Amino acid sequence: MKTLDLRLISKESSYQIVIGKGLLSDSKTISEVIRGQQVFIVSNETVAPLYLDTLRSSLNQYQIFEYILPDGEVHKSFENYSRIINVMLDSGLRRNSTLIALGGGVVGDMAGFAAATYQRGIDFIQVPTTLLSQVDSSVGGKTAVNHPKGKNMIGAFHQPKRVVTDISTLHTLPENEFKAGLAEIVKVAVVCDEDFFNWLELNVDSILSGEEQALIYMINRACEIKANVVRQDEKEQGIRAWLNYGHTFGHAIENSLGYGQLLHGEAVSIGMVLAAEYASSEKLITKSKAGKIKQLLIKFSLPVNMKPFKRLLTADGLVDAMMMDKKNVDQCLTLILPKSIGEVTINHKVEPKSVRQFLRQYVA
Ligand SMILES: NC(=O)c1ccc[n+]([C@@H]2O[C@H](COP(=O)([O-])OP(=O)(O)OC[C@H]3O[C@@H](n4cnc5c(N)ncnc54)[C@H](O)[C@@H]3O)[C@@H](O)[C@H]2O)c1
Ligand SMILES: O=C(O)C(=O)C[C@@H](O)[C@H](O)[C@H](O)COP(=O)(O)O
Ligand SMILES: [Zn+2]
Repeated sequence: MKTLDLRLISKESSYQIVIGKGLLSDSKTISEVIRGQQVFIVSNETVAPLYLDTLRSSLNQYQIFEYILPDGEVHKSFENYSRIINVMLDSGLRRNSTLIALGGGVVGDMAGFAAATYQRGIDFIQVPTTLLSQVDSSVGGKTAVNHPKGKNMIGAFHQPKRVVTDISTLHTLPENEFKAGLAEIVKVAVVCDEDFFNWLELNVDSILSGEEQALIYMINRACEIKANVVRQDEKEQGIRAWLNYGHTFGHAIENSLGYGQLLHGEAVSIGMVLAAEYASSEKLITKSKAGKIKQLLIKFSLPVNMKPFKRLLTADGLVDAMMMDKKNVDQCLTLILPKSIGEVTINHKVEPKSVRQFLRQYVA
């Protein structure tokens, strides 16, 4: 078992990320941070049949309430958020109740937002069950639901009381979902840690074959890197935007295709390649380094271009969607652009017309 401390400015908001095998049945790790008697578990129709009984058995000293969401990005909506709140009210949850999010990033983001807003905020614990949620979405306190006009448009920063990552849950995760999680791992390596990038390149086979030691090292290192960025900039006033590398293009692709048509990690993979190619066209990064990023994503069998969706996307449509991005300032686009492997820059002054022109080499 490994434990990381995410130390934020406010000691009260700081928390531990606990990573290990069989933690769903480790009553102590979870209950240590539960204050009251009532626990509200939010999961979805795929994850609940696999893991809810185990989690429930570990918490038999509490009064348990549950809500099971339909599965899929398309359900990460204000309507479902509202349904969660209704059930919380009907269950009579108090301010000292604890919400537990059991599932991937969709459950974590949506349940986290319910916890952030129910009676102005109650405690919550992240129990992530996808690789993506274990290395990214469960850490850092970004919670949100999507709006038809843009990803994560309605949300709040609300840190969990603990992240409990049981890597045994990865055994049931479909392969394409596992690979989508690898995209966010490549992201943190490109953003902050060239050595980790090199390690990923050298360990592609052990990672893809699910070798336990490789997985534990990889999940732990990705969380460490993310925690280190969040510690310095909890609410994305500055360097936290690095973690958005690939997301300006990626979120626009997800939104333009319709939520759930492409997995988040897959869209981010394409987005990272586009941002690297844009950076290379602006002479910020060498072609060969931008190529290395793309090659690693290809080794993880992630999509790296928009060819399969060529007829569904246009440069105008994508730029319109990018103009909705939360990082933008005034009438310009903000892009996170790699300068090297392990170093990115935040450019707040990207002209939409230059991105439109850049995109026209790929889509109409
Ligand atoms: N808050 C953040 O910082 C942050 C970071 C990255 C991504 N996100 C958000 O996270 C979401 C993507 O998360 P995701 O990739 O985990 O997708 P997801 O939550 O949709 O889960 C992927 C699929 O795997 C299934 N599943 C989950 N755990 C499983 C298991 N152990 N075994 C079998 N099936 C399992 C789910 O039911 C779903 O079908 C997006 O909405 C994205 O915007 C948020
Ligand atoms: O934690 C962060 O900060 C991130 O940007 C992580 C991203 O991987 C994640 O997809 C996040 O939800 C995107 O945030 P948004 O602010 O662009 O909606
Ligand atoms: Zn992401």
